[in-house]
Amino acid sequence: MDAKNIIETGKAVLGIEFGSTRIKAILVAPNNQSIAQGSFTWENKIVDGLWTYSVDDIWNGLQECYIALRENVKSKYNTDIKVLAAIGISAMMHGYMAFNEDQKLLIPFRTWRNTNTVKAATELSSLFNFNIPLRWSISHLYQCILDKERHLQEVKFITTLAGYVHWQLTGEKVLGIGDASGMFPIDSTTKNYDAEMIRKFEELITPYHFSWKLQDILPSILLAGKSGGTLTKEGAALLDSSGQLQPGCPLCPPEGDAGTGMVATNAIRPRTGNVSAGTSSFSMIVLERELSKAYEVIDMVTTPDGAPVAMVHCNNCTSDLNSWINIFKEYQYLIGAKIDESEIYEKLFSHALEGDNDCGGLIYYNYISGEPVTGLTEGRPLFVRSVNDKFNLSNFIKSQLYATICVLKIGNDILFNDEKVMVDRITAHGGLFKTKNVAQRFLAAALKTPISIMETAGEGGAWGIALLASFLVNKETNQTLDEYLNHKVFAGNTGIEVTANDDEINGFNAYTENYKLGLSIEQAAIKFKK
Ligand SMILES: Nc1ncnc2c1ncn2[C@@H]1O[C@H](COP(=O)(O)OP(=O)(O)O)[C@@H](O)[C@H]1O
Ligand SMILES: O=C(CO)[C@@H](O)[C@@H](O)COP(=O)(O)O
Repeated sequence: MDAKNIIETGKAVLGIEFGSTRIKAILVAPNNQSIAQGSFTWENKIVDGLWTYSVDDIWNGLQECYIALRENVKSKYNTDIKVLAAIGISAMMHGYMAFNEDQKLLIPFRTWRNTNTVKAATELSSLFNFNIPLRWSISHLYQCILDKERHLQEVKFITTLAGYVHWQLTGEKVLGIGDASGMFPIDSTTKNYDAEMIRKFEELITPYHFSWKLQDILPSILLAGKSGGTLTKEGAALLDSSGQLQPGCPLCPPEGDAGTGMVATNAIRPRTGNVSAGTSSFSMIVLERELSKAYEVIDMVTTPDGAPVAMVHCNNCTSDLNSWINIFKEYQYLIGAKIDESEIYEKLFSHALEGDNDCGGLIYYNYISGEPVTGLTEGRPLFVRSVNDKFNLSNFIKSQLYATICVLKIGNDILFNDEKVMVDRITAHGGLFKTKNVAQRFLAAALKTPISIMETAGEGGAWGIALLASFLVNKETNQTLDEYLNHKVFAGNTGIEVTANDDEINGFNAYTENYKLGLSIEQAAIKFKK
């Protein structure tokens, strides 16, 4: 059956991902190949010192992204989307969205990027004897409690961005297990919130006499393959402002971009791993055994089918790089040159390959916000060089690109060197890899591991949630997610692999040593530059 027929007979599956910079939609055929795409660029804002997106931005972004998808369908197949086989919603994880009983958002959405939660995260990590990162929802909730925020008495429900959008589309207050594992720790045996940690938290907040219990305000957890409800009439209108889309199609459990990244790279089995690099960067290795202890820089999450995963997460990846791309764009405008943004990325990235393996001594800190792995609660973008360093364009861009993955390397060195975690395959995805063979090569040098990239790398998260929605409706009886991915999606395709040579590995190591030493300069910038 051709793509037009698939769309017109309602067999296409839709995946939508709210990335921090790009909202992406992918339509896939029953064979899981992408048949149409759409995207919309949006930006987080700082309001009263906290990173947020408004509720209007969320719904406007969703509708614009869906319009872009419909336009793509129209131009490729001269048809429209009326019925879908299934839908999946994914988004940036963690953060804090708290609602009252009238479904009103009580305070602006606090995203994963906020680092105002140090006190809460530190106290909870010690109470649970489990690393609770600053960006997890429970850190945000507890920080609100410590800060005596007034909205707390009214809280009826807290969820993530994916959980919120899914709820409004279906009426169901549910979350996939991967996304839930970024709200509160999960017990991999019961595949539910960790009961003992819930008990400890309830005890901790008893003196505040809230009208709610934590268990009652968290979303219920669903594993991949379970139904997350169906698209309501109101939900269809929220998604498709043209009114063409019919209600009634099933939705898979909403998932976080960690889970969808694992699915899109076929990395849900122990000893597989993946790296996502877009606005933020994070690596996820599926573990064979628990780590020997809790580490402040390693977050424990789960695959969409509940297996334990060690994650290193970095708040800053491409945001500051984009500011430099804009400078080059402005320059092109000034000299009257043609402006094609993707060409600017491609030209500059490719030129970076000409640079020295240690970037000629240049160092770049791309911190537009705090960076927990290097111990910073604020950031100042900072370029550092000495007179004798080799300052040229290729080294400058290379230092920018190394900066997008250097913190990831620092965290992963613990996992590979101290914990001796073994991994057979690491696959990368995210916008940074849209230019082929550059960031991929640098990442291979940083992690001292071959890195594979699939054709879908640029839209990984949206494709991942489309696959989870497809798994819901297209799996065979009793087929596991792992079997589905291996037989019905990847069928042996592991992408294109790149391995770094010793010079590249040594060069990245040298850059990292300079970078670590220079962190005091970044600390001084934070202190003296307001
Ligand atoms: N042609 C390109 N080559 C390399 N990087 C690119 C290119 N186009 C966009 N990017 C980078 O990809 C980023 C977006 O990545 P993405 O994974 O979609 O982010 P998110 O999911 O956080 O919104 C952009 O901010 C930009 O830095
Ligand atoms: O925090 C996590 C994963 O733990 C992400 O959701 C968050 O960094 C946002 O990711 P993106 O940069 O939008 O891909």
